[in-house]
Parts: sequence; structure tokens; C-alpha cells
Amino acid sequence: MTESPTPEPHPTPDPLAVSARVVVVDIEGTTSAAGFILGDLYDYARPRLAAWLDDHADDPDIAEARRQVIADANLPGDATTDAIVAVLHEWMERDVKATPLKTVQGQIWAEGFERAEISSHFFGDVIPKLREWHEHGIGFAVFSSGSIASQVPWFRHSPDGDLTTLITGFFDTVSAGPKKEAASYDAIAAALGVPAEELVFFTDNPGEVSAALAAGWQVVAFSREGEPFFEADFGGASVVSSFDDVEVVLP
Ligand SMILES: CSCCC(=O)C(=O)COP(=O)(O)O
Ligand SMILES: [Mg+2]
Repeated sequence: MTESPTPEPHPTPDPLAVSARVVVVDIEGTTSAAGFILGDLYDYARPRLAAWLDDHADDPDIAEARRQVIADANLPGDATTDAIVAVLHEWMERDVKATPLKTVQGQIWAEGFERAEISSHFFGDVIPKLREWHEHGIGFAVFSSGSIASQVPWFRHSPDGDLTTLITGFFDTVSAGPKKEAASYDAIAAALGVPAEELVFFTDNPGEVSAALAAGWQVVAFSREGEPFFEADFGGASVVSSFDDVEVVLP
């Protein structure tokens, strides 16, 4: 009888080694599923937009958001709330990351989190790694198109408890600037007081990969199955599909 050959052990690929003081994370497609945000969160915001705009007309952030929608969509200066909401709905349909949309959504979601009517979502590999790296002295910050008003409760009301204690900075397109411009990453590095080469950005968006690399940051691109940028062209960046594929150590 011929003996069958012993199968070769399947090698486990080594995790990608990153030396960084602070990990800055994108949310949608990186820490959390786009489907959850575009489903649960967008469904919560959609029917509340009109009342929110009218009830908070005196809030300077809402007044500025109205002005920006009017300018960006070429609406008449005296556009009605319904006309503005129609633009917001159309942007939501296409997941346009427009700052005025994010301002209004963010305020609505913040109230939804406060009332426990919505909750956040994280991929299973994310929270254990955040906690592990935090124990090793790694810092965390967030840079998302979602406004800071929504980022904070998103991390506070995670399924595994309050994660805001792990996070030293929250940045959005108002505080830092557009996510596809290198200058925004310069602003974040200055605010964190950490040199660019000691920062790493985790993101799923190829345009954001390029901008962070142009600012001298390290970048880890996330290609997660089922997410909008799965198997996109990330240029020369290192690509992974899970936080488990990365090991972060202090410089
Ligand atoms: C804070 S949860 C909502 C996030 C959001 O609105 C969004 O657009 C996320 O986009 P990202 O830049 O994190 O891909
Ligand atoms: Mg993203």
C-alpha cells in the first residue's frame, strides 16, 4: 500500500508590521460596515431632515449647512426646506460625503444615540485590536466624513461599551478639511502633535490613501469583502482585509 504524502502545513501569513504612535481610523468601510450606515443610520435620518432644519433654524451650524446646500446645488437663495431636503435625499441616495449633509445627519444621529434609538456597528476584528494596541500605548484618533457630533456617540455607544476612552482626537471635514486633500492630514498631524511618519491612517478609500501618503503618513488600505471599495486599486499602499492582519508597535 502506498502511503499518502504528509500534507504541507499551510503557512499563516505574517501580519503587516506598522510602527506608529497614533492610528487614525476612517469609519465607513474600515471599522464599520457601509451597509449599516447606509441602512440603519440613513433610514433614521431621512424622515427627520425637514423637521430638524425648521426646528433648528437658529443653530449657526444648521444655518451654514442650509447656505452650503443652496450654493452647492445652485438653489435660489430663498429655497424652501422641501427643496433643500430633496437635495439631501439625492446626496444620501448616492452616498455623497457632502459636509452640509454630514452636519445635519450628525445632529440627528447624536439625538438618536442619546435616546437609544440607534446604535453603532464595528466589524468583529476591530474592537479587540483597538483595546490590545491601546494597552501597548498606541493612541487612536478618528478622521471620518461623518461629523464629530456623530463620531463621538458612535464610539461611545459601541456594542462593546464606551470606546471614547481609547481615542485622543476626533476629526471631520470641518475641523481638518476634505479627506482627499493632503493638507487635511497636515492639519491632523499638527493638532495631534505627532510627526507624519509616526502616524498611520487606516482607510478603505483609494483617494484618501493617496492624500495621506502625499502628506507623508503611513497608510494601511482596507479591502473588505462586501464593502464599496473591495479590491479597489490602492496604488502602492499595503492592503489588508482585517485589523487582525496588522500589528502596530510604538516607534
Ligand atoms: C459616525 S457614523 C456615520 C459616518 C458617516 O456618515 C460617513 O459618511 C462615514 O464616512 P467615512 O469617511 O468614515 O468613510
Ligand atoms: Mg471610509
